[in-house]
Amino acid sequence: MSLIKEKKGTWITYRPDIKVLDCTIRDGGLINNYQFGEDFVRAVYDTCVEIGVDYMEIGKIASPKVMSTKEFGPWNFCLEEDLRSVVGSNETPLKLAVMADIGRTFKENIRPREDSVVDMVRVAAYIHQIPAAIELIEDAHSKGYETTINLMAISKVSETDLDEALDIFANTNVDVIYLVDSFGTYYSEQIHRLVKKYLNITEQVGKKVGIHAHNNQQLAYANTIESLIMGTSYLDATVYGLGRGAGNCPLELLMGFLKNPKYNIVPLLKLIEKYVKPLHLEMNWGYDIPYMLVGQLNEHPRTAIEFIKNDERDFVKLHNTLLDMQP
Ligand SMILES: C[C@H](O)CC(=O)C(=O)O
Repeated sequence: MSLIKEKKGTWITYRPDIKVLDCTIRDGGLINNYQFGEDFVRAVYDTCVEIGVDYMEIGKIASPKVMSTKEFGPWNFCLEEDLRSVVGSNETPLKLAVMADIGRTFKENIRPREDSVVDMVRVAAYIHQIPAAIELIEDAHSKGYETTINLMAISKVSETDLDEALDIFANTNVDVIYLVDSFGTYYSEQIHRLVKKYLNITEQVGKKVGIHAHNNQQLAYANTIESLIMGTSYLDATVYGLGRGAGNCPLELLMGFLKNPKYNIVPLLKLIEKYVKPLHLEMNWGYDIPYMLVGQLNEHPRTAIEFIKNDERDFVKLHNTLLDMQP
């Protein structure tokens, strides 16, 4: 098959199935334990409405029984009253999403859809947590939510296990299966192949594929575009790339690429100017050598985060440590 026929569009095509999901607060909260002020969360929400993105992931719905409310801020729990103090009853076209981590979120943390401003529950799981993920997906689905499965760290998973996992999720009620590059390790040609694998399974059962990319090798944007051209429909991005470690696909880059006239970049530029550039000086996410090294060597960002937190400078030593961790 020629490459053009394999693709679902080119850079000039308008694809009405595309949904942009802003996960600034949820992924950014991994840096500051979800201690964002309400003003900032409201500014991101207002901007998401104005710029026309389809979903905003406003945080996690962790159980206060397993995570301390002293240590973690309100966006780690997303209690209904906290959500409503920012979004009211959200009378806008923007849909709200929350993330449910296996082992930290339980069925009791998911209220019936009609009692909540939340529209979508995104279940985040590692490969060994699939049975618990399915239970949570089915629970959220039966309560009326749109659902996604974000299977994390797949760059550490064998091809046969990944194939089996995709088959399993294809037989659930989940709406979207996410390709998650947790360690920012994939090159665009690998994304190309993986999207084809995901689509081969999801297209048979009427599900969509999403992409969540990290920027360790400065490829989050390129990989997001590659995946969208190959047929993913749900695209994760964050304002100015705000996110753990090297951060994520920058939303403003993606907005520039997309052709749907409903998207409007101008309010986003204002948000970056007023809030996000100053925050960057404090929170300091984004491309850096330690994050590059963990991305190149397919390791969790925690080693790089620790290195930076301790103000270490010896990149060669870090490189050797990471090499020692290789199988
Ligand atoms: C599954 C989520 O998207 C979590 C995350 O950020 C990751 O990269 O893993």
